[in-house]
This record gives sequence, C-alpha cells and structure tokens, in this order.
Amino acid sequence: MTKKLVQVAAGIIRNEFGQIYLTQRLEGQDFAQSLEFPGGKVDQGETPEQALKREIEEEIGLHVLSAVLFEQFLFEYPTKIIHFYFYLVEEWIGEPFGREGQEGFWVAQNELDAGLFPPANGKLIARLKAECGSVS
Ligand SMILES: Nc1nc2c([nH]c(=O)n2[C@H]2C[C@H](O)[C@@H](COP(=O)(O)OP(=O)(O)OP(=O)(O)O)O2)c(=O)[nH]1
Ligand SMILES: [Mg+2]
Repeated sequence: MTKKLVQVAAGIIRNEFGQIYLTQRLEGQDFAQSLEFPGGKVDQGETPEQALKREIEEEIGLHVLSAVLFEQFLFEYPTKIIHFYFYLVEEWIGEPFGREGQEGFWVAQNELDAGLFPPANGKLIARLKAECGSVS
C-alpha cells in the first residue's frame, strides 16, 4: 500500500533572547510527550503559510505577523510521508501558552535536544544549533 502524504506546517518561534518556544505533544497524539515546534496539518485549500498562522493561533494563541520559510523536506514515517514546512517566526502579537492544555516553554536555541523530538526533527535541530556555533 502506498503511504499517504501529509503536509505539516510548524513554527520556529524565536524571541529577542535567542530562545525558541516549544510545546509538548499530548497523550493520545502520535509522538505523545515529544517536544515539537507548534504547528499541524495543512487543510485542503490552504497554503502552508496559512496553515502555520491558523495552527499557531489555535495551539499557542499567537497572531503571527511575519514568517519566513526556513526549511522544507520530506520525511518518511512507518505509516505516512510528511512534507514539512518549518517557518522562522520572529514577529507576532501576544504571549504564547499551551491553549490545548499542553506544556509550553522557551528553550535557548543552542540547548535544543534532538533526542526529545520526533525523529523527523533531527536535521533541523542540528542546523539550528550549528547556527549558534554549537558543537553538538
Ligand atoms: N507540529 C509538529 N509536528 C511534528 C513535528 N515533528 C514531527 O515529526 N511532527 C509530526 C507529528 C504529527 O504526525 C504531524 C503533525 O501533526 P499534528 O498532530 O501537529 O497535527 P494537527 O495539529 O493538525 O493535529 P490534529 O488536528 O491532527 O490532532 O507531524 C514538529 O516539530 N511539530
Ligand atoms: Mg499540532
């Protein structure tokens, strides 16, 4: 059987201190307890950027003012292939919080730990850490 292809848009929400806002996936979701960049599936008729803005509002209550595509790639999971669109977001209105009951917190960009995220995030996190001149 061919795997379904899903589009996912997520935000690397970075503040002026070089910290990134992460959330923790809830029980009952796939990759429960993993950390994630807030975001979700692109709906039919939506562009990835529209999906990003909608998901960020729904999940963490921020109104995104500008978003720049940082990286897009395909990642194959056992049951699906995901086309990820990760956007860097540095301008927004509001204070982020886990609107769906999930934990959320700021982490320094050079202290991101790929082991706490789903497997698809590995390369992206390595790139974010390399940007900070971090060795691991
Ligand atoms: N948001 C997000 N999803 C990620 C990341 N890494 C990763 O593998 N994923 C996977 C987990 C899910 O299989 C998929 C995203 O779907 P989601 O569960 O967030 O979708 P959604 O917000 O639309 O939620 P739902 O309505 O389907 O419950 O992408 C990440 O950094 N952020
Ligand atoms: Mg989501």
